[in-house]
Amino acid sequence: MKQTTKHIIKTANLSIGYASKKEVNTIASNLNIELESGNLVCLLGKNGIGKSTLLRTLTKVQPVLEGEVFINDKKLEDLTNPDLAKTLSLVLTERLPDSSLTVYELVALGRQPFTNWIGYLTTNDLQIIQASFEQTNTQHLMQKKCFELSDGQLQKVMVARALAQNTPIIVLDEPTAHLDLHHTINTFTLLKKLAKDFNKTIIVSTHEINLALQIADELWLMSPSKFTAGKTEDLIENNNLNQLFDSKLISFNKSLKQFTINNS
Ligand SMILES: Nc1ncnc2c1ncn2[C@@H]1O[C@H](COP(=O)(O)OP(=O)(O)OP(=O)(O)O)[C@@H](O)[C@H]1O
Repeated sequence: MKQTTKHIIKTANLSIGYASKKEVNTIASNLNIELESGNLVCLLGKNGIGKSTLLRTLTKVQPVLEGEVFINDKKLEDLTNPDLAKTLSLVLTERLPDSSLTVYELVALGRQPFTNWIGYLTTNDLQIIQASFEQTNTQHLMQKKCFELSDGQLQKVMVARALAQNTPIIVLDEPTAHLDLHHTINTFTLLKKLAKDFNKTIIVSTHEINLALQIADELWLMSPSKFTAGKTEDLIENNNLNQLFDSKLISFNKSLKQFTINNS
């Protein structure tokens, strides 16, 4: 019997972008993505190419322009918000409105899709919250108010909140933009471990290209002319990375597996 591959995320002729009454601004079209669970995917592309737009579309934060998104073979548009909250968690770049919530309360809110209507936390919920703090090394921030956090601390706490949601899919938009090298590597290592050990599907947009090349199972490369998805080693082998930047300044060095500055 023919074995069919089950894709946790799939798109069919997806177009993403922005529609107003006056005009439609298509950012990318004809995206046919097929992703199996348990992979860490890094989404790469230059500023303004459409990474956030793609992540927001895949997670129903903004509508598709055309085509379909399927999560576990179900149409994204048919998933209710409670269903979606049990399936995927999202770490976006927008700063929270100043809130007097404590960090503990913010992370505990990640359990909301699973708690009853009064938000009663079970022993299991409390254990998951505790583990989320430990995995992100943010225990020392628990009692702080959210508005007291630095940008980098807040980013780590938002990852903890996503972990507390404990969903099979985690989508993160530039989660390390404010982190130093040590915390950036910590975060990527944690994401890799979650994919490998817990079969989570993790999609991260990032400008940390050299790190992504070392750690990602798959890359999604966005450039004005095309979208390329594939296994990291295959894309390196096929020189696909050069599509990212139309630049005389840098080029991808296949043997070093990184971008290097061109000699003038
Ligand atoms: N709310 C919006 N309405 C209209 N256009 C938008 C909106 N948000 C973003 N855009 C446009 O969509 C394009 C893609 O933006 P997007 O934020 O997805 O890029 P990005 O790859 O995430 O960029 P960066 O790496 O700089 O964060 C840009 O041209 C941007 O100006």
